[in-house]
Amino acid sequence: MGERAAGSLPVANVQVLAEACNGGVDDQQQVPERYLSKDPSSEEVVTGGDGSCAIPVIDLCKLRDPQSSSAECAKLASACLNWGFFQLINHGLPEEVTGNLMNDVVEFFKQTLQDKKECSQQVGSLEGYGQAFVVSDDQKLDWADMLYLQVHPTESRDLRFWPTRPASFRHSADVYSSEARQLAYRLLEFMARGAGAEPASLRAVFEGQTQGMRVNYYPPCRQQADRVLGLTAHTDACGLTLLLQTNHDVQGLQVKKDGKWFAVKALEGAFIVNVGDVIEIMSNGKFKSVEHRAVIHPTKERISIALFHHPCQDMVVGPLPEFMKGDKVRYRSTNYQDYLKQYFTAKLDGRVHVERLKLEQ
Ligand SMILES: O=C(O)CCC(=O)C(=O)O
Ligand SMILES: [Fe+2]
Repeated sequence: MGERAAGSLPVANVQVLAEACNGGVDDQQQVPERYLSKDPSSEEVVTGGDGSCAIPVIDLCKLRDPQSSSAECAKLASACLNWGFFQLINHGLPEEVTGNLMNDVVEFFKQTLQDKKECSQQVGSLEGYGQAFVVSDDQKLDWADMLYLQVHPTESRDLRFWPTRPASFRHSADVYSSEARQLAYRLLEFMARGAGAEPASLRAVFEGQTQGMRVNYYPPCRQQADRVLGLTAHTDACGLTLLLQTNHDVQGLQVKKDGKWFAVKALEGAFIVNVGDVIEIMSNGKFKSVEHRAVIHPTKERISIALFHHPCQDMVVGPLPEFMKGDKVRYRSTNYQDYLKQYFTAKLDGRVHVERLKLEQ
């Protein structure tokens, strides 16, 4: 897929760097300048001290129950328009399926660097263990290591990058990918319904297509944690993302709304779901792909697992007639491969590409 073309320059392993920077006072290394952002206080952060989790909560049982389905679909469509994000409860995925993968992911990162490096990225590929999107020596860096794998279709898997330790990892990732994919398809149906479109309209675009899994490992950072970013602000290039985090009590994800950052409090056992650029475009702006980022905790690590659902690689991505019904066309159509190239170029310049595809109204 297009993302394979985007290789990354090798940079320091952040887990190792964090150990040196978080060490004893005498031998402590300073956090390198490349990890420090310029002005952390320039943007307001809403932390929700009232116990709210910031983004709307959607209940899959209510979506499925004929009694409550219409109202919950409307709530879902409103969450996708106003926040681009929601947490999904009662999603029906067995705890064993998510728990097994989470445990295996934790075990993977506990290994020595040498062992983890068996899955290292290779030149010209995004898959594997390392950091993504580093293209110049003066670029600011994220305080995270990641493991990116293409998990579906099965024949597209490049097992060179799939951990063999812990021994259960591959099986756990396989089962999780398949169960979560079915869940994503169901959600796409409910989202379409909520927007007044034919339920199959969105699902048909994504069913059977590429699914990528990125595991983000954010070590703690004792020094200047407020100036270090785990993941720079971005929108997701794909259609729909399902996100899990291993330690729900460590806050990290922040979502932008009305110019402010909202800190998301992950509900235990819930999925965090977000709209990607492709669905913003296909829904003709009825759903929004919203900027988000991950911040770092001073003393606790955090791990998240993002599953990205892409459309068919050779399709033209543009508003679907189902979502227009008398509305003006609000987005330019682009071939998906060209779209991805433009997305990565814009991302490296700190721009949100989907904004540039909006047509003047
Ligand atoms: O770690 C998180 O909470 C965010 C991850 C994310 O946005 C991504 O992987 O695209
Ligand atoms: Fe993301």
